[in-house]
Amino acid sequence: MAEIVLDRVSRWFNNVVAVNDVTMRITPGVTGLLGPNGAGKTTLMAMMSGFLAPSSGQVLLDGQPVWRHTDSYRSLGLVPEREISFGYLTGRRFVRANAELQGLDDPGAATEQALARVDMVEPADRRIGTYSKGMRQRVKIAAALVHEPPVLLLDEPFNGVDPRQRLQLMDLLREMGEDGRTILFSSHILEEVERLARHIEVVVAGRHAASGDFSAIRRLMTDRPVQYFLRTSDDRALATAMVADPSVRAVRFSTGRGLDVEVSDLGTFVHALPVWARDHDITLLEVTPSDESLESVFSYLVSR
Ligand SMILES: Nc1ncnc2c1ncn2[C@@H]1O[C@H](COP(=O)(O)OP(=O)(O)OP(=O)(O)O)[C@@H](O)[C@H]1O
Repeated sequence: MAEIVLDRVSRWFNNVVAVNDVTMRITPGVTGLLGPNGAGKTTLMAMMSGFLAPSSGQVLLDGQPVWRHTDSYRSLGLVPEREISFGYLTGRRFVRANAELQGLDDPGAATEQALARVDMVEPADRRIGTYSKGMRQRVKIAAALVHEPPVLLLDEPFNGVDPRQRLQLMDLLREMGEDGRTILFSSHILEEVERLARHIEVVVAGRHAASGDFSAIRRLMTDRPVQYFLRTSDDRALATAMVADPSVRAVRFSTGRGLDVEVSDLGTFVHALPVWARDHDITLLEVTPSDESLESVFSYLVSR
């Protein structure tokens, strides 16, 4: 059972702060590292896998610093986001090269085992350049798993993978998590993380913004103020009814027609809205959340 601890880790590149004072603990099972593009996920993973030194703070694997501690490479597997540049190699050759680099006693047997684990035995003698995106991802996972590391780090593993292969990959990662491995995968898609991760760490603009299981993260996101656009048969009458209620923070007449409403208590608002409409004989023509983007959720988490 392996555990990664980040202790006040920062990393800057000249004047760009990519990771800012992050403290977190990654334990066995599947953890999702969620954050928008540019949040620092790749930089965090590069530091966790020993490819990049923290500018300050420490990354520890089972109590040992990862940086310049070559033994830790035996316990880590990294599946990077970038594509394999050796498209001319067969899948089998690529995985075997990794087995040899790890100095395994029987690289041939380890290669076959890793290929079987990701269900890539049959196409293993084809060149990687001929593989689909999902197959390339699986071969990268086989290469990262060939030395049976207890920790597997995957950077955006589902990007560009078709839905069927995505489900297969999710099943594979879930199984590995249930086997007691420490699996961390990054994503900028909340639904992806919700489906797979037992635990979620959220990073935004280099900072650690939230941590918890998916219902805790969902709750943080639904408790925030939300914006709605409403179109009704009588905007002015509805606006009057709404501003009197504490669940509504602000109402603005939209340019053209309609109302922009800032709601501070969504639970109360969704129940009250149809009642106001009925009591004032107003027809609701459109009710649309206008800031459901993940970006707005993230900026809320950071500004708390
Ligand atoms: N080698 C580098 N030199 C300069 N700036 C860098 C370098 N690597 C990362 N950055 C910057 O650090 C910030 C975090 O980048 P990072 O790639 O870690 O984010 P990310 O969350 O993985 O995003 P994405 O999903 O888009 O890759 C960005 O502003 C990026 O431009």
